[in-house]
Amino acid sequence: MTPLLEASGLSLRFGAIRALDDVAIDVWPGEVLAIVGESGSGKSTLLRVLSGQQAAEAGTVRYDGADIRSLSEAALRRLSRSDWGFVHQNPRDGLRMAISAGGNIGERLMANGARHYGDIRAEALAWLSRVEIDPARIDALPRTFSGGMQQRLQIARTLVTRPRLVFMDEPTGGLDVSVQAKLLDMLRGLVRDLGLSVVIVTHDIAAARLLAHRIVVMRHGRVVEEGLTDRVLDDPQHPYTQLLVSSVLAA
Ligand SMILES: Nc1ncnc2c1ncn2[C@@H]1O[C@H](COP(=O)(O)OP(=O)(O)OP(=O)(O)O)[C@@H](O)[C@H]1O
Repeated sequence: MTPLLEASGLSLRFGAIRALDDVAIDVWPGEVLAIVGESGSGKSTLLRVLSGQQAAEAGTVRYDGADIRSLSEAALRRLSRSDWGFVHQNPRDGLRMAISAGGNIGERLMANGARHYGDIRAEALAWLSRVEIDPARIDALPRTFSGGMQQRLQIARTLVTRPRLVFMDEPTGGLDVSVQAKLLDMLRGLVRDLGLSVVIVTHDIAAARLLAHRIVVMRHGRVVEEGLTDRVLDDPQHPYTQLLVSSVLAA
């Protein structure tokens, strides 16, 4: 078996700031990899580079064996709407607020070639149920939804095309704690049922514990520790990881 996503030597500076400094990671089929670290450690930058939204100054990203820089812009766009999904922290960045909930889900299907209106609507209804949104709201606009519902709709829109690899940037950030717990539980079930590979950026250690098989700890643009989730969280080796874990335990 080979990694689905394989990155090495990634470096990127913004002026004097080293947002990424010789970062290497791999993601295996069906694996959930969490990237944790304090604010400004380079997590979101890494996610943008891995998903082809931003170019690194050095290093390579391979998806399914191909260097993503060798892909044309059109091929990368195609990949982004078929094999890949992206769940943003703010659902407004991943939804189209001016079209209905059903339209948000159907649009992704149509972008992948679906044409039959009845089938598209049936699939949208099924996905609304799956993310616990009342299917009767199919024609409602997302702005009439709560934050948690909007996030669940963004997840349905992302997963409806059965991507192989999903990038998630703080998907539970900005939600109430009780809403976060419910969403995490739902995400865990969907990831398992669909056999997704996921790269999730989070500063929430509990979310990483619940979802991830493996954890990468970043600090100042570098990976300071990585390993299986239980090993990293129960027996952290790097002083920075020890601090991260103990500050959560103390909180
Ligand atoms: N477009 C940009 N221009 C200038 N500096 C940037 C830009 N994007 C990121 N940075 C800087 O790069 C560093 C890493 O930022 P990044 O957003 O990747 O961190 P993060 O770990 O995701 O933080 P947070 O958890 O707060 O989102 C930070 O110092 C940030 O200020």
